Amino acid sequence: MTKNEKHIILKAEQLSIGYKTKKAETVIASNINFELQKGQLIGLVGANGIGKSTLLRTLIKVQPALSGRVFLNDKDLKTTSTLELAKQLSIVLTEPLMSKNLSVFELVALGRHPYTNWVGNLTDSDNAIIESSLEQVNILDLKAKRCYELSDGQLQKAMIARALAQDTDVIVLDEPTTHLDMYHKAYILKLLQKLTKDTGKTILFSSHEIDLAIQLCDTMIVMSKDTIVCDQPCRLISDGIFESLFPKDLIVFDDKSGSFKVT
Ligand SMILES: Nc1ncnc2c1ncn2[C@@H]1O[C@H](COP(=O)(O)OP(=O)(O)OP(=O)(O)O)[C@@H](O)[C@H]1O
Repeated sequence: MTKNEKHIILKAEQLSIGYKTKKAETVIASNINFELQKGQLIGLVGANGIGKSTLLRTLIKVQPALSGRVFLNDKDLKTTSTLELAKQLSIVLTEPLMSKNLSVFELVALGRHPYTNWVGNLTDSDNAIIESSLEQVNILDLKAKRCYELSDGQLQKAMIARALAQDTDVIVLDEPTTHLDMYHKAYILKLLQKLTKDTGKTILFSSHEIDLAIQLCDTMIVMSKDTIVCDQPCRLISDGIFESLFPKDLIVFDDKSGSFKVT
């Protein structure tokens, strides 16, 4: 591969997302097409209820697409087995942990599951990967703590360490900055940016922190009622894409500062 050639790691082709029951089909968004490059930090933004979580769940095969296709490393997601998927893609969701009784080390060790034997024994190499994941997010000192003892910010770092321990090409996070203060929102997103640079992983996250995402992401996917656009933040600004995100009665996008202002 030459230096200028793109390595497309995740691709959506004529994707339609939504919910299907026996009686009806509700389309949340359709005509979704994008190509995400390896090693990039990608932010998915859009108003409440526009379909960000639905899109992420479709991309990680937690729910089926209504139509169209998703390719992970050139392979159709439909034909990718669960174990194969777990070795290529890790997920950080916002739902509370099933067992907060786990220690931070045990939580991060769960990331090694796709690789351990059926009893779940950790090898020396698994232990080294867990330690290094804890180190990468700066929480080695918390490894013996129980998850219920952690602050929201510390728990989010532990969840990211678990995803790192899973050692996948792609990490998908649904609203990783929820419940965090301004400093920790910036801290987590900056950490994700650093991880893409240090590890070459592709990190896709949804967020309401549009201003931060504009500053930190290589690429953004902007979901609005009629379109889904995927491009570099500076191009999205010059194309006026953020102006159409919200009704203009309360906030407007200031393209000079790259942020929203109250009118
Ligand atoms: N299980 C479900 N069955 C049917 N409709 C659903 C289901 N989950 C979500 N929806 C609907 O899909 C639409 C998109 O919801 P989704 O949660 O994907 O939006 P979102 O952009 O992630 O919102 P938010 O920013 O508020 O988290 C909403 O209209 C929602 O009511």
